Amino acid sequence: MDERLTWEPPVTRDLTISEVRLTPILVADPPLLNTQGVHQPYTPRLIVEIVTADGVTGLGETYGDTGYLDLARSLAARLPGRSVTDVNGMFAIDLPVDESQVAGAVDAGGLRGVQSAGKLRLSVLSAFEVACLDAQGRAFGLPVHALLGGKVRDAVEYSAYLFYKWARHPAGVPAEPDRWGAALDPAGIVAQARELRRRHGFGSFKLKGGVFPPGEEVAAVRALAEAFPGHPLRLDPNGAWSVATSLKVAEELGDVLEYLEDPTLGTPAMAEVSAATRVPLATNMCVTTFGEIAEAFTKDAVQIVLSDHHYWGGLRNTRHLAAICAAFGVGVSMHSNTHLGISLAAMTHVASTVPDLHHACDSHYPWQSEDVLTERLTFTGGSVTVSDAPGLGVELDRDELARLHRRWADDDGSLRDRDDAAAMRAAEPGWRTPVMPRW
Ligand SMILES: O=C([O-])C(=O)C[C@H](O)[C@@H](O)C(=O)[O-]
Ligand SMILES: [Mg+2]
Repeated sequence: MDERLTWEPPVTRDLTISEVRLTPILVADPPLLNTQGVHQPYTPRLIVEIVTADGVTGLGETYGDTGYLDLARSLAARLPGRSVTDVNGMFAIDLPVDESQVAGAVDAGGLRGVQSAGKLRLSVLSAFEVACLDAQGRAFGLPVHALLGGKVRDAVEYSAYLFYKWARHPAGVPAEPDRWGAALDPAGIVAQARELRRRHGFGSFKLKGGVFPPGEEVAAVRALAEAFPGHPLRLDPNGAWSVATSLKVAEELGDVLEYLEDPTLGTPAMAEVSAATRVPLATNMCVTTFGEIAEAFTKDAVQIVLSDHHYWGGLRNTRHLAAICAAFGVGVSMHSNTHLGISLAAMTHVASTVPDLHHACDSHYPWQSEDVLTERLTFTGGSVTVSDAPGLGVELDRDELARLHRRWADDDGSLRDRDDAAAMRAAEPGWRTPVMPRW
């Protein structure tokens, strides 16, 4: 048959951005403990929708604290008229950061390394990048992983993220009911691990430490090793220990740890620990920007970088990071903070494209009882199946989005910026952000 007779012109789409919708929300969070304090009963997130001229909507999600929201608003105002395919151009937009949002500060929770204007900017841009990729994928009928070069695995493995926690938020603090119960000792942590494994099938376990004196946390990891022999275990005190304490813990747990995560603060101290132990060190605190890589890698301060696509600047930058790590023989995996399904979908797409991903990724998702999706993502055998549907493969539940936004709008401002130390003061009025190293 004559090809000219059967050829049809490709469908052309108008991918010009016609509208950007930003919806700050507050999502329920259980009373999870960390070295800074405790999670607030509700935590801020920002949902980004980018709409094209022919009606395709792409979704993104990032931190929702005021500094992020203000910057997102000024970026959103500059986007109409540009194309969702012009992601590089979007990253080149001059987006001045109000220095007072970052001056001398660590991030909102004090858990994600140094804060800088550049990192704040990338944390905002990342949600817009994901939304642009989602819109492109929907428009072209391609999954986001295909836009990133294609998946190299069909499912992405996640680890169980264990937390010391109270049974409920402090008396008098409005909160959603908690269905997990307390976990304040080794038996409680093992019970929590069993429950997370029963519900989601996780095969590796990470304990958020820095809450109790190190001996108690060592005992909890030992109890996990007995309960789950041969399963990968990690401990992450968010930099709460001195070099000496880090080395003591490394020695005590060296036979059972897959890695120790940010035992101490800063690249020089991490390098000291690294030089004196065979336990691999992972970080989402001392290497959180491209500028921090050279010192850490040349000093062999870390053996695994836990990328967080939000603050590394999106899915493409996560792939750049993975390539740099591969070149230096450094492992890569993923960090997680309180997040919803849009971000879990984004993490899963990018993780599916990274060849050298040798550790299960972190995810807080099982702790989030609320989501803005019509259908929650699920873990099977601890893994999330990589979607081949167009875009991210998730749909927005507008009623739920509106409900969580109303909660944000009704808040008097006290919950709009995450502050784990302030949340702790509801239980312990004298609580101050601990001076590091704590032990
Ligand atoms: O270092 C980490 O893995 C984190 O910072 C993850 C979270 O921020 C976690 O520690 C938390 O939310 O309490
Ligand atoms: Mg960490």
